[in-house]
Amino acid sequence: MAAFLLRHRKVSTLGVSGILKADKLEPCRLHVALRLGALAGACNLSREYSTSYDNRANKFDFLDLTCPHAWYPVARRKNRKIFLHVGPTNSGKTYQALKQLESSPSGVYCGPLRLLAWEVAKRLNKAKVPCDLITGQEREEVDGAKHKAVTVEMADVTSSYSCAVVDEIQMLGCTTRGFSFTRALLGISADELHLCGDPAAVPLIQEILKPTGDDVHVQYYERLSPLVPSQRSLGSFKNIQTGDCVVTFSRREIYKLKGQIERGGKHLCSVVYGSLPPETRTRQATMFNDASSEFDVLVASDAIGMGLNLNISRIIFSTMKKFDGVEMRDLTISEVKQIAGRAGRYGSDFPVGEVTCLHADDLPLLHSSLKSPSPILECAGLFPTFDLIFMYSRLHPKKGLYRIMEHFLENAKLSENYFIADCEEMLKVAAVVDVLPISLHDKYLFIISPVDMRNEISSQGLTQFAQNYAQKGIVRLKEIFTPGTLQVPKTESALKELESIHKVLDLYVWLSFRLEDSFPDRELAASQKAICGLLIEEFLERFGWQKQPKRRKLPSRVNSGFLLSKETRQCVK
Ligand SMILES: Nc1ncnc2c1ncn2[C@@H]1O[C@H](COP(=O)(O)OP(=O)(O)OP(=O)(O)O)[C@@H](O)[C@H]1O
Ligand SMILES: [Mg+2]
Repeated sequence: MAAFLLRHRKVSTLGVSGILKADKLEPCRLHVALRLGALAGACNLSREYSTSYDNRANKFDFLDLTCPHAWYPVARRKNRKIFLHVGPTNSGKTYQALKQLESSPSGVYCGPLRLLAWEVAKRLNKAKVPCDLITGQEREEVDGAKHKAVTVEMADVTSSYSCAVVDEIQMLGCTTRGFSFTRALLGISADELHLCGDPAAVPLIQEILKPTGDDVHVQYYERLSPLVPSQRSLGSFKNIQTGDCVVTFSRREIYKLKGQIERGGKHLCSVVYGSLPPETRTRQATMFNDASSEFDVLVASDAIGMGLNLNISRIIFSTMKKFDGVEMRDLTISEVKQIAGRAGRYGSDFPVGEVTCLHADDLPLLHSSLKSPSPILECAGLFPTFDLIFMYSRLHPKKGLYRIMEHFLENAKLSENYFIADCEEMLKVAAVVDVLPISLHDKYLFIISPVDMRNEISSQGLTQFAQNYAQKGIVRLKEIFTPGTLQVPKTESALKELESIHKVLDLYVWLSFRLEDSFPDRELAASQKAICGLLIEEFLERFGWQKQPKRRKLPSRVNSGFLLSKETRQCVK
């Protein structure tokens, strides 16, 4: 069912680990020469400038990233009051920070997930505080809004606000996305900056903020409702009850468990996992939260682990191991706490949360993890701005972006509080776009786009978009996305493909916000995305992997207006 025509060479795999997802280029490329002076401060550079650009560039050490706080002159002009709201899950950290945001004349909320940004925009607008929603793929502007809810990659470090909130700040230690949290922490210009998260991040944040001169206040929170680790394992799915959430870490397991539970005949399961379209995840969560819906049990991955308020009575770990891309490993203390913390949310139908495992063997790890503090964070992620990469590239004009980045990343100088972001995915994209006749800026844009290069359809979509952009300067969706009949998936692989197609359409929308003239079919892409979401939901509501007694015929609305072309059908086979 792959609806994308694939006319490109196979994407090479490179031996660097990790992924990079950022959304925004720092404004700069037209003003590079003018900004060398500002960067001198940022890079600990010699101030003996000569007149020509290249001579000047030669004197700078663009590899010196030891003073990242100096990359953000707008924030450095302010004496920010920083409030660190730290404590366990479900302790009201985000709630208190949002109260401050709501009562401020202007502000921004930066969250780690689109779902959280949506939730905050909805909440503020409901409270009659007009609030824009800005994520990589959405711009919903509200008349008169002085507030914004954004995904952290979209945080604007050139505007000033009265109040800003960065949620789940402990993510600054994440190998792949951490640098966006560091950027928000150092770069947001606000009178008050509220940071919410795990106490494990406090010493590092205090250390990082020392050179900024900001005032830092730490406020500790206690859990608002009890979380009780059970002494007994679940044992069998016969013991599943309404309000239970079973946690596992692969799509295949999620559907297997959904099937097993539903075959018991007493419960229907909503599912939430990372590669479901965000809209679908929200609707699945809403259905589970709604006491009048038949879907009273949730089967989910760790995608539920951050900030979401779900009506969960008991978390059941079906496993305490997870494949992390390289190996199967035990869940970390922070992961266990974060996931377990979803049970018994304050204000939900279940005033006391319970947590257990499917298998008795896993109970000791569960209990010890819940008792231990999360390990203190040592370092925050960092990644060079486009400015630095661009100027560094001027010193090596014959090298492509891949080589420039590789060299940059290997040789960058960092202080002990930072690590350089893991960017395997970004380098894979650099290898693809380097052969195309496009500017460094455009290449950089493609490498920071939200493509999943481990997903074949998604990586092929990106390649096709980049090639068409390079050849024609305009990318019409219909040339790439073959009009066809998308169907309700009937198999695991069909579902996976539909999820991948959704990702490619999402990528088109992302590019359309940055290269508006060259990607003119945003509306079409958005409507196709919506259709993918509906078909996936239809599958989730009516089918499972396992044989079920009450099978219904395929619904007639599978004809979404798309006819798969011969080529595409061949492609699929
Ligand atoms: N003072 C309060 N009055 C009413 N509701 C509250 C209050 N504090 C928190 N809540 C509610 O309790 C729930 C948990 O709060 P919140 O999401 O702020 O916790 P958190 O500490 O940020 O959790 P997490 O670490 O999981 O993100 C939310 O539904 C929130 O609206
Ligand atoms: Mg929170």
